[in-house]
Amino acid sequence: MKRSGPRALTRPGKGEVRQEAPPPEFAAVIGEVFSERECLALRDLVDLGGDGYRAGLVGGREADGVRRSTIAWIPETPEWHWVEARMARLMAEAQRITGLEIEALEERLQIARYGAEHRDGFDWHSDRGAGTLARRRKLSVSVQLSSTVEYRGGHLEVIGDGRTWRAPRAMGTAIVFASFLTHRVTPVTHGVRHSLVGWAHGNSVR
Ligand SMILES: O=C(O)CCC(=O)C(=O)O
Ligand SMILES: [Fe+2]
Repeated sequence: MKRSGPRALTRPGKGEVRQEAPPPEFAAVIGEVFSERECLALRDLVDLGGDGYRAGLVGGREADGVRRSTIAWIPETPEWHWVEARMARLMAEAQRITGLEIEALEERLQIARYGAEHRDGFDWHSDRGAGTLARRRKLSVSVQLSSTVEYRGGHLEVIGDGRTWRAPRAMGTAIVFASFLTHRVTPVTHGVRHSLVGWAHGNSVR
């Protein structure tokens, strides 16, 4: 895992080189968490996954307008334990960076697929909610599972420090942020974006 410097150079396309803005307080970028091969294997779960991975959703899609994506759950079988182990390590690092105390990962991990065919995305929201688990969410993580050339739109944006921060897109990069921060995924306009999403939990605010 590589923690990227605050002013890493990226090439967003069309020959333009842009200085990436540093993440706001309570957010961090951790690079190279998953290899390309691992990202592709995770993507297959939602691309090839049967209805068994689509519990609770109508046709694999959520009905409300806030979230438009197809999701799959990481199976809780031994062959997928490496994903949870990697995410636990990542969350431990995120805890050190953000100073937010976490106790455990209490929810299953998800793979999300955002396709241009429905302009999939996820409007502004916070991951903390009133539910038993949702109110214990402390850290949210999104791992970019698609390469930058595979889609347009689909930007993960987080509001913090009084500004809107746009997350880096390199495949295998993790973006970690406090679950109370408002964030969104802008509509995908071309191609498909995949992400691995998870949460770490702990005592309310401490
Ligand atoms: O797909 C992402 O990068 C983030 C999704 C998200 O915000 C969520 O599932 O709560
Ligand atoms: Fe979210």
